[in-house]
Amino acid sequence: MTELNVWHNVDNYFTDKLLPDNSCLTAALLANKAAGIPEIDVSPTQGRFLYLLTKLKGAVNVLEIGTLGGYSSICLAQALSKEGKVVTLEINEDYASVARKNIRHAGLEEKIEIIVGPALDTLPDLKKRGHFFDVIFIDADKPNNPEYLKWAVKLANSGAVIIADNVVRNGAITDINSMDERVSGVQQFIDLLKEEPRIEATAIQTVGVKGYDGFVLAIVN
Ligand SMILES: C[S@@+](CC[C@H](N)C(=O)[O-])C[C@H]1O[C@@H](n2cnc3c(N)ncnc32)[C@H](O)[C@@H]1O
Repeated sequence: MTELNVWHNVDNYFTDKLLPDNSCLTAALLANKAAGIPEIDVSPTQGRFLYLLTKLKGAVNVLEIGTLGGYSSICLAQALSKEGKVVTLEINEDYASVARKNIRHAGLEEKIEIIVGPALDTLPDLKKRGHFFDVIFIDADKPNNPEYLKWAVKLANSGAVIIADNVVRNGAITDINSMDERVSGVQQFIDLLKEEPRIEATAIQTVGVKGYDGFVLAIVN
């Protein structure tokens, strides 16, 4: 068996054993595929990790940067208590429109607000509206990760959790000569995490149905 097959099989094993049937998420993936949306959402086990982390945190307000078809937005929102809300930012109106339908189908339209536009334009409005967040999931265009981190710190409640996906880039993260802006964006993001005095962080490498990658987990003190 190749490495990739092993990662797939083990991920599928844990999905089958540990994750409850979630018809809203299954329907969202089918709707995304039918709409031709790229299959770059988090995996089921990663979505469950986001759900558990949000629940562990007892989060009330969640910010997501990068909605796609709303798969991870639904995972985050399903972890919230009655008064909890997710604000999710998406640049692509077509993706946002599919996400809206998926969210409505999941019965979560009261809990998830999608804001359409480049996140660097919409983040300042959140500050103006006096929004602060307990969990912030950064999962959009990687070159902007350093700016997203600066906004995350500004918009974080004390003790907020930040999760940033795709920080390993199939191992390219250690290539200091990389010409790939997504890699250099994540490298600058990692440097900023280290410099920011309010932040304590780690990074965890992952394998699974999405291949070899990893995420940053941080808290803002
Ligand atoms: C990896 S996908 C998000 C996946 C989603 N979090 C999930 O797991 O279901 C990244 C998304 O970020 C969006 N995006 C890219 N650049 C953006 C920007 N500047 N502002 C807001 N969203 C952006 C893309 O259109 C895409 O939908």
